[in-house]
Amino acid sequence: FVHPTINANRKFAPRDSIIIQAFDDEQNIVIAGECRIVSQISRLLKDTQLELLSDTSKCRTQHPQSTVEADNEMRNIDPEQMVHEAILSSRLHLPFLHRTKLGPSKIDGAGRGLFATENIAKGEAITCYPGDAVLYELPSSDDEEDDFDETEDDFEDGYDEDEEGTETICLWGAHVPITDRWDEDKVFDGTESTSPLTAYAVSVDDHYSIMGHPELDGNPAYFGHFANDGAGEFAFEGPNSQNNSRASLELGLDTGEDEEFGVEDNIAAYVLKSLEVSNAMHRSLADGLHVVTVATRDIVAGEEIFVTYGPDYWVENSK
Ligand SMILES: C[S@@+](CC[C@H](N)C(=O)[O-])C[C@H]1O[C@@H](n2cnc3c(N)ncnc32)[C@H](O)[C@@H]1O
Repeated sequence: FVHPTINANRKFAPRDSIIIQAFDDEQNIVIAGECRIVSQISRLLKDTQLELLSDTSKCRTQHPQSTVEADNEMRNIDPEQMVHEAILSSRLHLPFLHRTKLGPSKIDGAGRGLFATENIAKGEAITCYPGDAVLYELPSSDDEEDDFDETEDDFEDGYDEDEEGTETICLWGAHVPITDRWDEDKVFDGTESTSPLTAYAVSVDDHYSIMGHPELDGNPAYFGHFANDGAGEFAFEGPNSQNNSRASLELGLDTGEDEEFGVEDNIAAYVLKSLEVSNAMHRSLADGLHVVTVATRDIVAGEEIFVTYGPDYWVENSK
């Protein structure tokens, strides 16, 4: 079992860095290029990339757009980035990827969950994570300066680029019907009865996150956004709750008097618990053109698929 590393310079390390560090040693085993389906999807992505690079008008038709016209007008991106965004936000035709179904989750209160309909071996692709909408962080004019200024002290002082006003926009995949596209308020804040779309986001790299639309639920090749996190009890307790402290002790983690240290232990307890019950992870493919959900252990038909969202997700989305 791989122990997760918590970045000591930040209260909460970025969501994916924890997952990736936790799986660092296993990652090669998980993918290893052995999965026929993963290789097939990677080839398809590369072919589509070449096709769109040579067909500008097709690329323009498939390129995702913000519902805020001003966001589209102000963007000035090169053809390669345009192709990248077009593929990231597309649902490919993958009729061979039909290994899961949706149903009520085994976790109380978690809503729908994702279930295997056949045995899936460790390292195999389960489904893809759809980029029905793409979150893109607009580069700020002083990005370069920030790169030089960013020191460990900045983190300790609570420096955070988001708090400095970095703007994130939402681009909708061309395949999403206009009537299904949510406005910015609903995407980022949700409504009284609906979670924000950002609750369905996974980050792909430093610039992009993709979001699956919960109402686009008819294609088993793109069910990744329905995988729940198996550590519900810990997730909703808050990082330094009694339950988490107990878990830290059970796991033999050091719970210090110092509150911040204790919180980090409890986050580690959540990550350990979540990894222990998880049987899959989301992974980006082909230089970040797509995200695929891959089995991290052998899965038997009927099992619910669980991934680890990471502590940042639960801190941001706790009720
Ligand atoms: C990416 S969606 C997963 C699909 C979702 N269950 C649905 O019905 O659409 C993430 C949301 O699922 C729910 N969820 C996932 N794991 C959970 C857990 N362990 N306990 C409670 N709710 C969970 C939360 O509402 C979370 O914001």
